[in-house]
Amino acid sequence: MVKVAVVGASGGIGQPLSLLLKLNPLVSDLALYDVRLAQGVAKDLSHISTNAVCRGYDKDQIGEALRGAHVVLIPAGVPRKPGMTRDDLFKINAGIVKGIVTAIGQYCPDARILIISNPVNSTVPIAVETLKAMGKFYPGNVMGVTTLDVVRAETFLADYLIAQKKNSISKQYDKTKMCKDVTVIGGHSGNTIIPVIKKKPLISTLASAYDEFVHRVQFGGDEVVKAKDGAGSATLSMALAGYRFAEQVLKSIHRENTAPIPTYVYLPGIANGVKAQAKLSTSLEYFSLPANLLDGRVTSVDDTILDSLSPQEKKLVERAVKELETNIDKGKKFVNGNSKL
Ligand SMILES: NC(=O)c1ccc[n+]([C@@H]2O[C@H](COP(=O)([O-])OP(=O)(O)OC[C@H]3O[C@@H](n4cnc5c(N)ncnc54)[C@H](O)[C@@H]3O)[C@@H](O)[C@H]2O)c1
Ligand SMILES: O=C(O)C[C@H](O)C(=O)O
Repeated sequence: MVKVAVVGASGGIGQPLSLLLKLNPLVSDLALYDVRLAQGVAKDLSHISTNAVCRGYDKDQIGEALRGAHVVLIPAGVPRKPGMTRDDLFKINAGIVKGIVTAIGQYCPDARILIISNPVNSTVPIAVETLKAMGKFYPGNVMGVTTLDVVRAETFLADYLIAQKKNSISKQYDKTKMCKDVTVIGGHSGNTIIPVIKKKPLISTLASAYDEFVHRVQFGGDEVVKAKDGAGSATLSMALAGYRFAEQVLKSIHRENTAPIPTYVYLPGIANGVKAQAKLSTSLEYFSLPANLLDGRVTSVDDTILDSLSPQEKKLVERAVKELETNIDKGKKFVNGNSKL
């Protein structure tokens, strides 16, 4: 019996994400919360003939929505418009995430918390600091969802490899199997997104397309924001990505073995987090690395990936660190004071 709550369930991500969760047999209760429309979305989904019981909760019912939840997904907040950075969303989304996480600390402090709201590089530190201040922080429970970067890296790598080979061996690059070839570490914005090619010879295969591939993974979000022309950012691919991550958490709660999956976590709280920091040559508290899950929580990260980086990938890590430091600091200060906002 697993209760999953989606906070921000009526939004562009929230609705398709809730639909996918309604289809998952590992979910027994699906609680949909939003400041608008959640009852309607829940009624709609409740007609689907799967066993998860789906209920909607109005603005003043967050406690009921969260009480007893084992997993909480947070896609609440405003999305970007063309010309904005994710950091521009901080002013509105920082307060939204802090408020939601405070309610989680109150009503379901043990829940695994999956944070989608941007800027993820800062909203995850906001969640952790909020829970710490409440005395309710359990390391490994708070996970920043960076899976969309992985999904994009898989898609774009296959596209570029197929183009390089001029379609002659395109079957070798089945997009659904690219997870063995590429993953993504770092953070979730522009230069902090670091695609890592697992099969290093593919970097030479990409040749001059390598830089273009990296750029598309780092700025894939901007492509969608531009194409949607003021109507928001990625929602459908994000719903799939958020579901892909949540599915691993659910399987892990059900004692199924799961492969390491990247997530942006608080490193000092994870078994080998300090070792990972040393390998990164930084004191960064947050970084996305492939994470091992146990009971749906991060227990350790795969720091060995940092031993195998190519010279190009090492440079990407170095470039990411400064921006991540600033983003993390901004999130921490928002909760602990000294914020200029
Ligand atoms: N992590 C990622 O990879 C990733 C990818 C895409 C989008 N995002 C982010 O996800 C967030 C949501 O994007 P979207 O396109 O679904 O936006 P949206 O505007 O379509 O939906 C957001 C929903 O959040 C709700 N909401 C606002 N304040 C709330 C609160 N206090 N409590 C509960 N619900 C609240 C709104 O009513 C709305 O239904 C944005 O911040 C966006 O930048 C992250
Ligand atoms: O680009 C955005 O603002 C949304 C999301 O972070 C994305 O990567 O698509």
